[in-house]
Amino acid sequence: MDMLLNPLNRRHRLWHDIPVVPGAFPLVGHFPAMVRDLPRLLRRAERTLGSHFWLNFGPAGHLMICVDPDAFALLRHKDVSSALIGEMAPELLGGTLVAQDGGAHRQARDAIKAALLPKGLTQAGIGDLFAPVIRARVQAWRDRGDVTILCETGDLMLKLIFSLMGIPAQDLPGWHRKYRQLLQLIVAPPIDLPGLPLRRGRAARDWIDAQLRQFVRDARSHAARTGLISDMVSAFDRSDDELSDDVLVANIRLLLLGGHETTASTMAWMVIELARQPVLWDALVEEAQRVGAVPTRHADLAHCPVAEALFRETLRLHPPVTLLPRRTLQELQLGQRRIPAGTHLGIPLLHFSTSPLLHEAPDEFRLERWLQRTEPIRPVDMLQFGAGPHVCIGYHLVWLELVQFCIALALTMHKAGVRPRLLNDAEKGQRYYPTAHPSMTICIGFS
Ligand code: HEM
Repeated sequence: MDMLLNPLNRRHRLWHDIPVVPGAFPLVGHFPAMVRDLPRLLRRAERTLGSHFWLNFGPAGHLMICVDPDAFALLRHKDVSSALIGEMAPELLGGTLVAQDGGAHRQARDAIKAALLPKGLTQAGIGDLFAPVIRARVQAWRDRGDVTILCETGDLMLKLIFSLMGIPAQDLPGWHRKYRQLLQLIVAPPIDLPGLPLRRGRAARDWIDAQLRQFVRDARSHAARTGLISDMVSAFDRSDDELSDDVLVANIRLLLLGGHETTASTMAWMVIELARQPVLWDALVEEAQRVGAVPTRHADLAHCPVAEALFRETLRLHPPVTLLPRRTLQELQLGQRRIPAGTHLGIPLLHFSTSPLLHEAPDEFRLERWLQRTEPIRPVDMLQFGAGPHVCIGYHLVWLELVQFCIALALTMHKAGVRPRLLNDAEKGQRYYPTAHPSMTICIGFS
């Protein structure tokens, strides 16, 4: 099928001397084509217009995309700001650290990051907390025989994230409901009337924030709550400049959002790849049998190179975060061009992730890339997590939970004498924006 572009808008035009991709629709711009087939849209634009071009993000205006690898280096540039993220999604991300720069960003990030580093995760016993939840879920899949994979991984990830926050099991259904309503803020039209997504989403956000505020109070009064929140509250309270509870609450909500759909998509793709490539499954089963149990500490992950390679290669071919919005604060050089101050940029992580400049045979799924390498992982090898001051704060957590998941899946299914099988076409129905994921309808059988 051809891309969802407006056939009435074929005119080639320049804006600030840079070509605008034809085919935008009124109001929604290139969104339909970005959501349905961003990789093809980027490749076609590069082929026909060159390395720099504008995409129309509907109400958010135009963002300039540069597919020259120099654009990735901008993530570390001091004259490039993240504030545009908060302006594009004010209801969800306004006031959170992902949309801040400089001192304000550093202060909030410093207070949160320790809890999510290997030491903090191990001290809080996060691996021990997750292992039984993951095991129970894959055992249920084994008993059912087939599953709609993205629904299942989405649900499992929510459970893990809520348990990370120390939310008691009996409260989970209420949280699930409110969280789903919160997500409506991503697509809500700007009409604030009862019953419409904006009103419902805001109400859900207020509910979630009120609960988180209570968690923070409990943590301060040393109530029996476990989870990362206590560590974050103590770090916040120890920070040099006093940070308000509003900042803490907005950023805990950011952790819920940042760690859910991204990881659920990667987990679903892992199962799809294992189902369609029997040699991968055999290699994973061999490793799982050798280690014998689901790892629970970061130190154990070194014993699971196949699961780690699976995590890295799946992310490389299916990065969930596709474009990062930024704004230039000064005029600067980008590839062959000077870019004026105030330019809105979209840094195309998706494009770099499968670039032939960075990888041999970039479209092939090859575990050997990771298994045979001798040098340490460089920032460009994990570009799916961004780079520079905003590099993903959840990287070590994702690594732990995805390796735990792979090993639990292989042990459980192999013991039952079954393996994953793909029951429909994985190439259809993928989505690429706001985050990328496989089709909601893909089924995996275990037989
Ligand atoms: C496969 C899973 C994940 C991927 C691919 C991913 C990707 C990313 C990327 C690309 C960024 C950079 C954003 C930017 O520079 O504008 C980011 C930032 C962030 N991520 Fe993740 N993420 C994942 C999982 C998680 C998890 C599990 C958490 C937390 C529990 C998390 C929390 C965050 C936060 C808080 C930020 C903002 C950091 C900052 O602005 O300093 N992410 N992530």
